[in-house]
Amino acid sequence: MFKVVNATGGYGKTTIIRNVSLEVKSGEVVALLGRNGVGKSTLMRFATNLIPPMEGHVEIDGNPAPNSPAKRAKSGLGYVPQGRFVFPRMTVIENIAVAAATNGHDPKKAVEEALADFPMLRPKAHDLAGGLSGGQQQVLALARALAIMPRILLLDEPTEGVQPSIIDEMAGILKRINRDRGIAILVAEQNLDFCLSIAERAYVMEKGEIRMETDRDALLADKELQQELLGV
Ligand SMILES: Nc1ncnc2c1ncn2[C@@H]1O[C@H](COP(=O)(O)OP(=O)(O)OP(=O)(O)O)[C@@H](O)[C@H]1O
Repeated sequence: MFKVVNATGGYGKTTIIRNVSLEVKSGEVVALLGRNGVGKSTLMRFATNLIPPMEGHVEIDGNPAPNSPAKRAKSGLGYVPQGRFVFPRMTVIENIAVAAATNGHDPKKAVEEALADFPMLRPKAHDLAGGLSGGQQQVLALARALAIMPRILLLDEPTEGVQPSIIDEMAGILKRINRDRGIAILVAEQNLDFCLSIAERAYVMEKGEIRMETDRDALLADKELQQELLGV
C-alpha cells in the first residue's frame, strides 16, 4: 500500500540516499534500521516530500503520492519527524486539535480519541506542550500524527531520548493501533529491542542504500548483524 521506488535524494547537490526501494504492505509494521548517518531520516523526508526527489517516486495504494507534504498528509501519510515536533506554546489538546483541523477532521473527536489512546496525556491536557518531558512530547507528537487519521505512519527514531517505561508504553500503543485500526507503520530506529517488539520485517540501510531486507526471526538469530547495528 506504501512504496518508495528507486529513491535518490539529498540536500542541494549532495546525494545522500541512492536508488532506495522499499514497501510497507497494508497492516504491516516494518523497521528501517542502520547506524547513525546512513540516511534513514533523509529517506523519511523523501517519503514525505520534505526534500524533492532527484530520482524515484512514492506510491500510496498504487497511485503516485501527491507532490506536497500537506497533500501527502491528507492522502493518509502520517509522519513523526526525529526530534518530536510539537508546538511548544500550545496546550496538549490544542496541538492535537490543530493537526486534526488542518487535515479536515473533527478536532473535538480527535482530542477525545487521543486522550483515550494516550491516558498519560490526560492530566497534561491543558498544559503547554513545551513544558512536557521529552517522552511526553514524543507521545504527543505521535498523537498529533494519529489525529490526521493516517493509513500509514512514518516514525523517525521515536525512542530517542525517551525513558524505558515510556518506550514500553509507546510499543504497546503502536501494536494496538496497528492491530485495531490497521494502520501500517514504518519506523526508523536504532533501538533494536523496540523494533523487534513491534516490527515483523526490516530493511537495513548502509551508506544511503538498502543493504538487505530481513525479518524478525532472522534478525533475532543474527547476533553479528545485531552487534553491527548497535555499533558495539
Ligand atoms: N539538512 C541537511 N543538510 C545537509 N546534510 C544533511 C541534512 N540532514 C542530514 N544530512 C546529512 O545526510 C547524511 C544522512 O543523515 P540522516 O539524518 O538521513 O541519517 P540517519 O540514518 O537518519 O542518522 P541519524 O540516526 O543520525 O538521524 C548525514 O551525512 C548528514 O550529515
